[in-house]
Amino acid sequence: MTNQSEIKITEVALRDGSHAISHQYTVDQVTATAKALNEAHVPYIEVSHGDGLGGSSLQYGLSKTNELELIEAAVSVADFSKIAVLLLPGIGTIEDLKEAANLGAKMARVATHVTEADVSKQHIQTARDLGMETVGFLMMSHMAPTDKLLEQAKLMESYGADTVYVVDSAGALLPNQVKERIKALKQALNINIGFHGHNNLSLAMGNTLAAIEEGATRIDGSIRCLGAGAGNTQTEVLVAVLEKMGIQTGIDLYKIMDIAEDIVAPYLPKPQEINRDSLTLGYAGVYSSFLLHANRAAEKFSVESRDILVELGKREIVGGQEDMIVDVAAELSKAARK
Ligand SMILES: CC[C@H](O)CC(=O)C(=O)O
Ligand SMILES: [Mn+2]
Repeated sequence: MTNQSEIKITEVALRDGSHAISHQYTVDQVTATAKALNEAHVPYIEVSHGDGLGGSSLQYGLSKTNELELIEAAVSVADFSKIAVLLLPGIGTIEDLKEAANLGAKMARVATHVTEADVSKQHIQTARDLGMETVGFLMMSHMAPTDKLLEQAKLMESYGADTVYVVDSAGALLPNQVKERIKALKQALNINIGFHGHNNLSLAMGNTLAAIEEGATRIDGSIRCLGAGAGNTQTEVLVAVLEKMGIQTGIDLYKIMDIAEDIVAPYLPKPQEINRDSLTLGYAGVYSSFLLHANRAAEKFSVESRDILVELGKREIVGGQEDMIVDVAAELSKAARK
C-alpha cells in the first residue's frame, strides 16, 4: 500500500536528460523507463524535447524521435503516473500543447526566464482550459533577486498556475539563497511551491532539502542524474534520503533503485559527473543545457569549453540565445590567433 505522500516528485530524465543524450531518446527507451517509473509509483513523469515541446530544431538540437511519439508511448504505459510536458513560450506553441493534451499529457509546465513570467499567461490559461494541472517554471532563478522572483511568481499564480517552481537552471544557487527564495514564495503565495535543481556545484541534494525545509512540496529529480549539465537531484537518492527523514514520497525505493541500475544506466552515453565543464556551469551561472553546445563549439574552433562557458556567464546569455555560443567560440579563437 502506498503511504500518504508529503512530497510529490516529478521525474525529469525523459525531458531534462534529453539534453545529456543530444535528444536521441527512442520509443523503446521511453516506454521501458516510463513503464517502470509508473510501477514504482512516481507521481509525475516529464516527457518532451529537452527544450520543451517544439524544441527539435537546428538551434536546440534535432530529436531522433518525434516527441509526440515519445509522449504517446509514455502515456500508454502509465496508469498511475501522470505524464507532464514542458513548454517554453516562443519555442512551443498552443497547438503543441493541445496535441500533447490530446495524447493524454496531464500536466503542463510552462517555463520562462525568471524575469519574463508575463509571456506564460496564455499558455497557463490554455493548459487550464485543457484540464491540465499547470506549473509555472521560473528558470535561471539565480539571476534575479528574491523580490523580483516573488513578483514573477505572483504573476504566474494570477494566471492560474497550481504550482510555481524556483528553477536553478545553472546549478548556481547556494542553500541560503534557495531558502530565502522558497521562504518568500511560501509566505506570499497560496499555491504549491516547487524546486528544480542542477548538481553542477554538488548542491542539488542540499538545495532540495533546504527547499523542503522552507515548505517546497513539489520537487524534481532525475534518475541516475540524467539531466543537463551534471544532472539534477538524483531521484533514487532523494527517495532514500527522504525516507530516512520520515518524509513520504509514495515511491517504491527498491524499484526506483533498480530502474536506475538496470534500465537507465545501460543507455547513458557516459556516467553523469561533475567535471571541469559542468562545474564551470555552476560557478559561472550558465544554463546547464549549454554544456554540449559549448563542447561542440570548443572542438570546432579549437578553444576550451571552460573559456566559452565563463564568457557566456559574463555576458549573461540565457535560453534562446544558443547561437551566441558559436559566436563566443569564434571570437575566442580569433583572439587567440592575434
Ligand atoms: C531549456 C529548458 C531547460 O532545460 C529547462 C530546465 O530544466 C531548466 O531551466 O533547468
Ligand atoms: Mn533543468
